[in-house]
Amino acid sequence: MATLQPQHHHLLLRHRPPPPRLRLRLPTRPPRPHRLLPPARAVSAAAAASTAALEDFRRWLSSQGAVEGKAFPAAVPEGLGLVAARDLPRGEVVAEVPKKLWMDADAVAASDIGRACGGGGGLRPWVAVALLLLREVARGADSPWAPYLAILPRQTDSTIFWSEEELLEIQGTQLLSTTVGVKEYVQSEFESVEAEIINANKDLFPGTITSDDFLWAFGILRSRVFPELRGDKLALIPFADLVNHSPTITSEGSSWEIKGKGLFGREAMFSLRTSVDVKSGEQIYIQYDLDKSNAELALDYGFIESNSSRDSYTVTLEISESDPFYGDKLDIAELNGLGETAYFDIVLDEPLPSQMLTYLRLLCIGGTDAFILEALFRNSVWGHLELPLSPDNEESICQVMRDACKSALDAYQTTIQEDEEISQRENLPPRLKIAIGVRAGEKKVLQQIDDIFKQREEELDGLEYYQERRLKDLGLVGDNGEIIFWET
Ligand SMILES: C[S@@+](CC[C@H](N)C(=O)[O-])C[C@H]1O[C@@H](n2cnc3c(N)ncnc32)[C@H](O)[C@@H]1O
Repeated sequence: MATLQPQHHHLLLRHRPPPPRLRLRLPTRPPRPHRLLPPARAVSAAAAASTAALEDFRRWLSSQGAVEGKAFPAAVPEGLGLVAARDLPRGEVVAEVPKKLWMDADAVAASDIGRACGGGGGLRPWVAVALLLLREVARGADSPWAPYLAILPRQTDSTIFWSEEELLEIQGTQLLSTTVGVKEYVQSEFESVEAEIINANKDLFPGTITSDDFLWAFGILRSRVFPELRGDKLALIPFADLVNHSPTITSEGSSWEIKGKGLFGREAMFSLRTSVDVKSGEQIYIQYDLDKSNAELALDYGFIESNSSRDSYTVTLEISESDPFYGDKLDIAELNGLGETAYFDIVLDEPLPSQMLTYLRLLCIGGTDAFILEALFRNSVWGHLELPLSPDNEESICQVMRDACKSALDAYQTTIQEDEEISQRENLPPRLKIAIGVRAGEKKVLQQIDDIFKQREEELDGLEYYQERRLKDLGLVGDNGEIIFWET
């Protein structure tokens, strides 16, 4: 009937992909052998791109017409970032990057990869750009993007790069199942691409490309592509992609635009603006995405925020195929824009999503309430279910949700209180901080859901149900529940 599933692959994969500061590798973790990738930095300030590589990159930017006068790339606590070269007012353009520097579908089409696979159009856009990235890395100094590739991080703190030991810290979380799901998806894409493209074009990929290399490319795209540049528009924009995220920037508007395409033949230009005033020498930040939960931030970028509105839990509800009223329930759900399975993202300190109780009531209909599923009510049933149907039905939804919360909470290895104690310790590795933040956040939301339904259980006797509302509508019961006789 109703299940709280600790996973949400569906949501994740449907979602856009895009990483941290002082991303220090955990001291316990020996670096994996990596055959293809260059000795670029492993996302940590300590391993930030060498001064020489950064200088090279800056020279490359100027020689290629990227406007670098107002902001320059520099080592910052988040790895690399953009620093203001002078005082910049809000709205000022801080970086302009001509299209010829982008790694996008057009660059794929114009490359060896494009030639080898019919323009690259048959590939998923992210797979095509990932292959271009790997091919250009394989070309070493011959690649036109070599100075850019040399400053890319080897890893971020995204959970896709965590060791098994590190992943143990998020046991029981939705983030773990999502991470595993994403890695499986990337692995399966790798296997097809390896068979169909890499092995068939050994001249383009003379060295070995491993699934770790492919995962690296996926992680780079996921952490660096501007969220709106999805699908066919997916593009790595060197220089602009050095901008880091700040939780203090809360403006919704986009901090970038694409200018100039087709205007008097002028080449398209990616233009990044600062959304706040920045003083000379300070770092320029943007808001990556106000809608992402901490689990999504951890998966995409490898950092989280302390803000409670980022703590969320996705409840998955399902109409069971073994339900005797399966067909009717499914029909009603579909008529109202939902399906056999429905996902509800619950955010800490926020009310339950509006349709969740309605859907839950539908799932829990049985016994004498089943009359409401009859065809006669098909157009009005959803409206009826927006309010309590019967004491039995309302009690069932509370039980279902409380049982599900209990079993989800039992799957975590620590309690919220234990997490809070651990998080007070000094010098916690960044990945452990992420793990604690996400698992504590999920548990708080589950606790909140349980509290909501516990309170509801206590109020069952005082609620007004369908039959009572119906009698009132017919004028047979007064507002205080008294029976109205014809003779009075
Ligand atoms: C678009 S890139 C920005 C450039 C990146 N700092 C670098 O060194 O290449 C996104 C990555 O930067 C890091 N990052 C950005 N904002 C951060 C923040 N507020 N805290 C920690 N890391 C951040 C994360 O590693 C993230 O995956």
